[in-house]
Amino acid sequence: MPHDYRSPEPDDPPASSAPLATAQHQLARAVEILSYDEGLHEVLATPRREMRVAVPLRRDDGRVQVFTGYRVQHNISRGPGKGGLRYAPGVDIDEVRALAMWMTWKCAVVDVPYGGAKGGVTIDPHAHSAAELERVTRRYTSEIMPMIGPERDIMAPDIGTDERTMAWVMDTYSVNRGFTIPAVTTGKPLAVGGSLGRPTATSQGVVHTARAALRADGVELAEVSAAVQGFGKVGSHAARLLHEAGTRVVAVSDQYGGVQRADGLDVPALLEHVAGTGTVTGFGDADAVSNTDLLALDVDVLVPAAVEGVIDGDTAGRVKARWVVEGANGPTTSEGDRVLAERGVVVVPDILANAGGVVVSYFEWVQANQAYWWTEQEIAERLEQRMLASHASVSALARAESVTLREAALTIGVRRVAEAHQIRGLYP
Ligand SMILES: NC(=O)C1=CN([C@@H]2O[C@H](COP(=O)(O)OP(=O)(O)OC[C@H]3O[C@@H](n4cnc5c(N)ncnc54)[C@H](OP(=O)(O)O)[C@@H]3O)[C@@H](O)[C@H]2O)C=CC1
Ligand SMILES: O=C(O)CCC(=O)C(=O)O
Repeated sequence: MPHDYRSPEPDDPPASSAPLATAQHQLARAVEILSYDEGLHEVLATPRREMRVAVPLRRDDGRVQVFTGYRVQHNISRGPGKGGLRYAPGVDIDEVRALAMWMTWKCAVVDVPYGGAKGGVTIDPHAHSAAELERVTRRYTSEIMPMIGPERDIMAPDIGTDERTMAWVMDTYSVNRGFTIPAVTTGKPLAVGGSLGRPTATSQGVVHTARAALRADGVELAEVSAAVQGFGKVGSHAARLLHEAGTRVVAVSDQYGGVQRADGLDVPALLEHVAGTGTVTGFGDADAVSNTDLLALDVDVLVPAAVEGVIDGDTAGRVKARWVVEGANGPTTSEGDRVLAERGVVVVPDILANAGGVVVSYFEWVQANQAYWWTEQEIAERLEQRMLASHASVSALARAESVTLREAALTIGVRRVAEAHQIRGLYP
């Protein structure tokens, strides 16, 4: 009996707040809005290909440990799989399935010619040396070789991985094939075919969509305060760009906790502190705040940019922000979403708000395939144009159909993927 990936109850939030339950519930709601039948629902819900691999590692001290890695291609009807690679202790197959499904709708919402994929290794990157992480990355890449490639499935950084990881993946793949193939990963260093603008693209997209959402209510970024949860690749640049836009950034956090200052943090000084200590905690001239309390601060804009499921039903009841702009994937559970909507909080959903990363990844892949690189200005302009156009279509649909921005974004994404299935004839 095959596993059923559908969520049966589009109207009621699922009992589980796990990422896959949230992703399945969101799909079920879009299927309901689009009046699709059960067969098409099943096609859209079911991951196309999955691989689970053992990743043995010889530690620096000579011991051997075996980790588990995954790659899931949720849907490849619109093009090759696309999505990040996550290194975190909590990675499991269901989390990777959820993240891959969100990639499918995200790529369709911003209309890049990709399907959705995601990978992960169940490992704490903080507990390993760079040499160990390189060996893990090379072994993981070798194991999933049959699934990846510039025309099959293209990786990018996610939690716990970075541009160096992407260089190792690219090198391992290229060495196995016998020549250099930069387009197998995106988010690479510039020296090996990366793109200008990719390191800040996700955060830039968050700021573009935040600005657009506020302007819809006649408000400017320079008039508001914000709190940002997560201070990694997405959160740190989001805080900096918001600060540069004149927003009073009053709190930020990482996995060790957060810092807050009511009249605004000195974000450039905070970035220097983090470069020196590896954490936002202990930053002078600011008070400590926990990750949970940060979500309930009296701010205008909340940017969750860390992990899934942090805004559940309880937390959502305590959110004071008027806008939640989802830098992270799946930060809001279905119950959290229901509570926020009931309370009139505008949620700019992950598959739109954080899509700037995959947009510039697409630009990087196009540049690598053509071996011709664009200027920073060209990339910045094309990113802004695509983010604003995508935001405009999502908000127009939300207004026309009286649905939330998330429901509108999912409807657009799911419809584009379903159309590809129908036109290709994969679905009768
Ligand atoms: N990188 C990208 O281009 C994109 C990323 N995303 C999503 O954005 C989110 C962040 O990714 P990214 O910035 O790349 O990852 P990073 O690994 O660079 O940063 C993650 C940040 O979250 C913090 N963190 C980890 N666990 C927790 C926790 N339990 N509570 C609070 N903070 C925590 C980390 O703290 P510490 O530094 O202390 O470990 C770090 O500051 C993820 O949901 C990812 O899927 C979405 C689109 C694109
Ligand atoms: O840049 C990419 O290809 C994908 C980044 C990613 O993993 C995401 O958007 O969640």
